[in-house]
Order: sequence, then structure tokens, then C-alpha cells
Amino acid sequence: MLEIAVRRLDPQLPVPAYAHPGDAGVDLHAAAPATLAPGERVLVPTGIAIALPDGYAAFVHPRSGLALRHGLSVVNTPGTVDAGYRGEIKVLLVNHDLRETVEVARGDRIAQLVVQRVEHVTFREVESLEDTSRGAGGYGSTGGHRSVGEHR
Ligand SMILES: O=c1ccn([C@H]2C[C@H](O)[C@@H](COP(=O)(O)OP(=O)(O)OP(=O)(O)O)O2)c(=O)[nH]1
Ligand SMILES: [Mg+2]
Repeated sequence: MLEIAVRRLDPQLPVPAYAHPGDAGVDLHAAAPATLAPGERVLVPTGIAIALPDGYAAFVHPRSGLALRHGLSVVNTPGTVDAGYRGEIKVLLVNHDLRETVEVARGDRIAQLVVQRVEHVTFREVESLEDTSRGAGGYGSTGGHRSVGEHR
């Protein structure tokens, strides 16, 4: 298993660890409290900095339980942590609830970090691209089974 160096900027918070063996993400904790009124966004520090090797990136994803219970999500989901980034990982939380203010306490698990391999490619400019069955169709071009809002 790949080992990733981590600095704890807040020694009160744990070293990131998978809660279950097959989990994709490790939970990130809030290193500072935050109050989010309905619709508000706040950049929350996590108290950790990591050194990813080249060819990897880490992605900051929302936690589904917080989304379900509080409408809490990540504005730029998934947030991208570059391999060369050595600063503190931060989470741009947003309160999507229309009525309730969300209180985040220091130490709360606010998001999850998924580490993935990423390809690096070179882009070669061409005049035309090879054809495919999809072609340029997108944004709902595929028919078949009913889609949301299509009542037949
Ligand atoms: O949810 C996030 C997203 C990003 N970052 C940090 C790590 C990442 O490597 C850096 C830059 O992120 P990004 O490239 O998404 O932001 P940008 O607006 O393009 O800033 P920059 O010009 O610094 O690349 O900010 C976080 O800590 N949390
Ligand atoms: Mg960038």
C-alpha cells in the first residue's frame, strides 16, 4: 500500500485513516469551528498537509450523511489537491439547506479525501477527431428509458 507523508498542523486531530478496509476515502476533520447560514459557504481548515507523489491527486468529496441530514456539501466537489501542494488541505463547505443553520465544531468529520492515480498526457493539436457512435451528442441526446421530468 502506498504510504503518504502527512503533517498534522493540529496535533489534537488524528492522522487520516480508513474507517473500514474497503473505504475509498478517509474522513477530514474540521480544525476550526464554522457556522453556515442557509446558502452560506465557508472555507474550513482540516489541520493536515500531505505530500502526494507525482502521478497522484487527492479529491475532497462531501460526506453523504451530512448531505442527507443537513444539506451540507462541498462547493467545488470534488476539490482537487495537486501532488505538488504542500499547504493545509481546506474544505469549502456549503449549506444547501433552505432553513437551518449548520454548526460545525472543531474535530467534526466534514468531508472525505480520496487519493487516486491521475494520468499525465500531452495534447497534440489535430484538424479533425476520429468518429464514434456518440459523435458530438451529449446533454441528454440519448433516448431510451425515461429521464427525470419526462412523464409519458
Ligand atoms: O478542496 C480543495 C481544493 C484545493 N485545495 C488546495 C490544493 C490544491 O492543490 C490547491 C489549488 O486548487 P485548485 O487548482 O482547485 O484551485 P485554483 O483556483 O485553480 O488555484 P491555483 O491557481 O492555486 O491552482 O488548493 C484544497 O486544499 N482543497
Ligand atoms: Mg488550479
